[in-house]
Amino acid sequence: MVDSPPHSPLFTFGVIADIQYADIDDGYNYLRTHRRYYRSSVQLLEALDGWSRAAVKPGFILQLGDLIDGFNKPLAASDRALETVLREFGSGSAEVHHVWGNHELYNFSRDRLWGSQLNSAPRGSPRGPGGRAYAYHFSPHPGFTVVVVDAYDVAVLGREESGHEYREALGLLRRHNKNEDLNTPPGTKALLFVMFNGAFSKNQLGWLDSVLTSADEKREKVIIACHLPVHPKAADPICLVWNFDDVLAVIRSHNSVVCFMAGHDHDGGYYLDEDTGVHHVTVEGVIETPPDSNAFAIVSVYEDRMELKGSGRVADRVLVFPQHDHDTEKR
Ligand SMILES: Nc1ncnc2c1ncn2[C@@H]1O[C@H](COP(=O)(O)OP(=O)(O)O)[C@@H](O)[C@H]1O
Repeated sequence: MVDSPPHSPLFTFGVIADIQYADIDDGYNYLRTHRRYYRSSVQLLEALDGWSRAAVKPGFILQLGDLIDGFNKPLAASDRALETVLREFGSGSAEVHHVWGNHELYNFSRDRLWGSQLNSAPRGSPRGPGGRAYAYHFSPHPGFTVVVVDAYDVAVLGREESGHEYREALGLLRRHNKNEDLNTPPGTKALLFVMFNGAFSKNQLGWLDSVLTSADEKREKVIIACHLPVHPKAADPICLVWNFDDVLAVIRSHNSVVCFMAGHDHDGGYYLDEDTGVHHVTVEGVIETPPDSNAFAIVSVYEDRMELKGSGRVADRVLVFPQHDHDTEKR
């Protein structure tokens, strides 16, 4: 009897979030509920080993933001820390797509980020939507598009205090958050309106809408990568994009999106939006992962699903793609 060949994925990719490396002793999060392993977080890039041992090597890695910790900034260690982590990434062969998180903006100006290795948009491409958002898309395989989006397009973080972008973001934040310390969440509603979050501008929403329209027309499947989650059931609400509902409305008006991947909430999270069939995956943060554990995943993509194989704190999941009318017509 001839064995049938194992069913191979179309392609695979690696995912990792919130490494937040700093060469400092362990500490805690703001509420002192979770230990943070700043120094050993870089060792957890043994993810690279896991990825290289995979039967089908990942075509790319999605680094979901907060690569180095904000504590590097006052220590004047930002460049050194970034080099340390990027050196680790450099030892792997897959290209890395970097998402920008709040800690990128604690360490570097946006201008610096645009000119750094953390800008993984295709070389020479102009700045993203509105000439200001770090957002781009690429096709890892025919029929699939990955969209990297910028949750800090409208934000106080990363904007010059003298500029109109800063004033626009501060005005929005103050309308929803009356606290003097804008990192302190407002009352029970609008918890997400804190300085360490941000929003999508109208320009970026319009751009996302047009990318998804084109993907719909080509019947492609789209994976969106963002630092901040957008579904209130996929993460602690304090972690969401300020205008998460606008982003969800754009996603819901298209058939092409199959998965939204985010970081920021170090406890991770998952929710299947029943209305659309879109999987919202929030990946557990490396920074709050003890050195004897791990937090990364390899995702194998098939025609009808993605199989996420987690390591350490990241759970395995089978993410079946939503079925739309045109899918059944095709068959
Ligand atoms: N509940 C809170 N009240 C006030 N400040 C907070 C609160 N949570 C976080 N912060 C502050 O906001 C900033 C970002 O919080 P942090 O937990 O460090 O974010 P991250 O999870 O991205 O590392 C830090 O300066 C932190 O001290």
